[in-house]
Amino acid sequence: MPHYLEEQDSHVTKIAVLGAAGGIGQSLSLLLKTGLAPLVLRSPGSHVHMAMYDVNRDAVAGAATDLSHIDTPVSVSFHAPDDAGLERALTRAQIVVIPAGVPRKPGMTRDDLFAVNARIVAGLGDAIAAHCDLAHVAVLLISNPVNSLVPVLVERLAAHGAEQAARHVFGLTQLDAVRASTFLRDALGSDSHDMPLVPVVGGHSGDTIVPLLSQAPGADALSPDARRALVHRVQYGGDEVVQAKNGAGSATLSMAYAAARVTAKFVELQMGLVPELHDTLYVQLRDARGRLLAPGAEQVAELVPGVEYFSVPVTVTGKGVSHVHGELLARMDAHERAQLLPVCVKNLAANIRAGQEWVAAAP
Ligand SMILES: NC(=O)C1=CN([C@@H]2O[C@H](COP(=O)(O)OP(=O)(O)OC[C@H]3O[C@@H](n4cnc5c(N)ncnc54)[C@H](O)[C@@H]3O)[C@@H](O)[C@H]2O)C=CC1
Ligand SMILES: O=C([O-])CC(=O)C(=O)O
Repeated sequence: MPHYLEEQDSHVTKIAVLGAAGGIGQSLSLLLKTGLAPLVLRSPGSHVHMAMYDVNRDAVAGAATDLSHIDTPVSVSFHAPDDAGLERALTRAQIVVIPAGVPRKPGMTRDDLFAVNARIVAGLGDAIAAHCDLAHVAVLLISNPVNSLVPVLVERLAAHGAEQAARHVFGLTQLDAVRASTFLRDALGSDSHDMPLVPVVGGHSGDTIVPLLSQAPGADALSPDARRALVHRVQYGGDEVVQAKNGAGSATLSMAYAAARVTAKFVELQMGLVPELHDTLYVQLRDARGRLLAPGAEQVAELVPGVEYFSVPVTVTGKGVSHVHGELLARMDAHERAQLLPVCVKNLAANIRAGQEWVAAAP
């Protein structure tokens, strides 16, 4: 396998996976190597390339070489810090997925990861600013705590003069919706798999996660106690995996599944197979100067006062977020509006502030 593949061709869609040798990174890379093949086959002349970068050279070389033996039309290269690897991974990448950073152990919260992972993500942000086209790239952040690290990344890129960074940086919260859908099916004793994902908004930790069961088909059959238990299980689903792994990390396979679903939508968009994509993503609604991200952001910002970033349904085009959709929030029931949302807003605001203060104080 070539150590580095030159992708000069404008038909190449290039994805950089940063932290590609980790638990999420390896599984995600496998899902992309296999799952993106149908998109390439649908578009004669197109090509998808996946650049795998990690600070652990042997692990990333091994994983990429291993994947390169799979006979799908998605090419793979590996990169490590020696030999300008980060620059090579990022140059001409249109989609950057970041699962780099440390995971939790039992007894830790996601916030306990902040100090270490903020440094990692800020460093990667500097490299993205240096090597990517910030007017067109999509950056999908997985590393925890997502609530604080998306502000770190957006504001670090903005400090590099990338005024439009907020329209191109997305925190991945899909695992919460995947869990909510699985756990709702469990609670209903249903074996139907054609239900849409349960909508989940807010942030990605504990009670900043707001499952909107009021808008989940079937959930009205649950008793109030069963609904409360379901909401709690979604909010603390990550802990189930951390405890089961007992020191060996947190969710990797389910997260890779969720991230692969989202990344595939961005690939479809980049390949021109769709004019826009729709998903629920953690984005900046309004910046410190009061500027709104996109049409629709004002309606959401008014419902969550004091919170600059929120996970909410958005429309994304090649130029980044083009619309923010507040319809789900406007339809919340009384419990969601009066109980779940205020707690989310209070804690999310503190998480966001932590990220912003870190960037302001960082060298
Ligand atoms: N958004 C979400 O829903 C979820 C987020 N996560 C988070 O994802 C992150 C990664 O989790 P795992 O893959 O389980 O961890 P892991 O420890 O298995 O993998 C992390 C990888 O990042 C690499 N890395 C560290 N610093 C780096 C740098 N500066 N540049 C490039 N690579 C670097 C490490 O060498 C390692 O290979 C954690 O912070 C975890 O909390 C985990 C599950 C769900
Ligand atoms: O719980 C963790 O630390 C990892 C995570 O974000 C999740 O599984 O939702």
